[in-house]
Amino acid sequence: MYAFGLITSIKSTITRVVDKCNGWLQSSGPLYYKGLYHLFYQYNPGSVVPGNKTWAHSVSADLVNWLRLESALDRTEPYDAKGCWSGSVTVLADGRPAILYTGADDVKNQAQCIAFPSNSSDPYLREWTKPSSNPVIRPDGPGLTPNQFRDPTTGWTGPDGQWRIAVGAELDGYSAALLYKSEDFVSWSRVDHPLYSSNSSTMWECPDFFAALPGNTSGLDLSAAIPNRAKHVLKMSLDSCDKYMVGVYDLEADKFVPDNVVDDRRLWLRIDYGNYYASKSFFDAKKGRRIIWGWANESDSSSDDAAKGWAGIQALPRTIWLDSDGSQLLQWPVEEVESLRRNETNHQGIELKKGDMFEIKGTDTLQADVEIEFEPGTMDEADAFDPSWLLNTEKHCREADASAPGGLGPFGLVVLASDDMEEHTAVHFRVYKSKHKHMILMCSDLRRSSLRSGLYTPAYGGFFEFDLEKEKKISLRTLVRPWVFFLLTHSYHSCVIIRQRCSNSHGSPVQIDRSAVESFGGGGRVCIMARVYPVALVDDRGAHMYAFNNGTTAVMVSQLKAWSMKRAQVNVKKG
Ligand SMILES: OC[C@H]1O[C@@](CO)(OC[C@H]2O[C@H](O[C@]3(CO)O[C@H](CO)[C@@H](O)[C@@H]3O)[C@H](O)[C@@H](O)[C@@H]2O)[C@@H](O)[C@@H]1O
Repeated sequence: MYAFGLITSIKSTITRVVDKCNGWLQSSGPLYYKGLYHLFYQYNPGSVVPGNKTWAHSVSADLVNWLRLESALDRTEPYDAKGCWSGSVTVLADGRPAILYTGADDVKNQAQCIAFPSNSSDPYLREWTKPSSNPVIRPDGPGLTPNQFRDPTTGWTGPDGQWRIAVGAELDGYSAALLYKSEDFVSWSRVDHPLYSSNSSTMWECPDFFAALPGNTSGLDLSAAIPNRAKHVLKMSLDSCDKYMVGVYDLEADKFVPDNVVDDRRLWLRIDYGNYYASKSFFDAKKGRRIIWGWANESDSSSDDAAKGWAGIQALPRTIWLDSDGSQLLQWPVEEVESLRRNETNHQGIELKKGDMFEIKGTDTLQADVEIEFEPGTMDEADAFDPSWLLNTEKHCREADASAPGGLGPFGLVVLASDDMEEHTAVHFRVYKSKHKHMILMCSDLRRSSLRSGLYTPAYGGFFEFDLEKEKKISLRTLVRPWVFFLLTHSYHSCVIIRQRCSNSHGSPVQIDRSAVESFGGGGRVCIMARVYPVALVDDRGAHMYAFNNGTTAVMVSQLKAWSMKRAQVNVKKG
């Protein structure tokens, strides 16, 4: 058995070049319009710290390769003097898109503002106009706090044909998705009750509200008629993560009613159990699916961000749908990502006994997409599940370490491993017996992901309930990904996306970045986005990648496929 090494030495060998400070980003509103995907994102020009937000704008024909355009919204008016903050885009009945965003004034009081394309026949939507009617929604009415009132959702229409949106707010000190109505999308009035509120938390940021049909991977367009058996999902960003509730939209009461009201918000379902925040979803009319897109901030120090000249990346866009019993969301990277796959490696029937490691060779381990199916020989040895673990899954992942044998698991994948395993990231499962089915723990353990000190390196984790007797196999997909959706700023545009061996204008190497490990367990039941900053691999000797089992029970890898990934073109500037 390979003992996963503890960090014994601290090295910091990354070559850093201080260049112009570029930007800090986070998604605002994705959209499909006239054959192009648009991503608008929170962007601080000239600095890598939050502040002075504008709406930067990139477009893509395939969700993989991106072109950066001029910014869509800048801080030009008194009502958005301190920032054009998050919001969303809605395609109106006449086909025109409208941006609703939060304007923060000079004291950071917030109001919702609107903008329309100056020329809506331009598929690039390059220029936007803020009408004089702004701000269109002020924090008026009982219970509101002017600096806790932001992030309007995409609009939807009710049975009366009127538009509705939700706005994240603190209402009487608690969290709420406030409900507003409008005939024309410009004049809004507050409905006397929120879409939903909860006294289990304070301010919800970036609410998202959408409908989905259980067991159907197709998405629903909220502006169209919603079938009766559809469920609704309310997503909110709080506690540094994106959580959600599944329920029904009571049209008569104009309220969201969750299927289960859980008082302890530590137990709320999560979109992602790692570094993932402020996600927004949209209906992709091209392929009839719903796509959710989130942002991952740096776990690196802000001085390193300044040295790199950028901070924050987009996670992969993910197709999102409800499982067949309508109880939880499932997610999978959009199929377009697979167009980057090269050199498939394929193995079947690998038995992993306790302590075995199988090295995956023939793949660019620094830029890879791996899919594995693990099939336990027997489930008899699975340890008993303790529901109290759900309250702190990170703590449980720290205790249930990849090298600590359990009855069934840990088994999984080790990526970005140095020759001596001093540096590596382990993504793994443990199977527990619960009252009914099995409870599967998935961890993405970053504690040994870098030999550098001062990084945030937690052991992320999430549980999912699984009928292992029926399904037999547990799947894992992990993308080791320095290559896509880092939204480059203008001064690095010539480096395309991967800054590996990329030079700045002085010809010096820019920091090598292998900073994302994004994993999908149990067919997308638990997703974990992680930022890693390995240093042992800096001289490009490559990294190792292994499938492993450290549990007492043998597991069969019934299928293992791995691909090297081609570089995407991201934020190449349009000439
Ligand atoms: O960004 C400017 C500046 O404002 C501060 C608060 O005074 O941050 C504003 C909020 O920023 C974050 O909120 C979200 C979601 O991440 O980001 C958008 C703004 O970019 C906003 O619309 C969203 O709610 C943050 O999570 C909140 O806690 C902040 O209040 C300050 O931190 C920044 O320097």
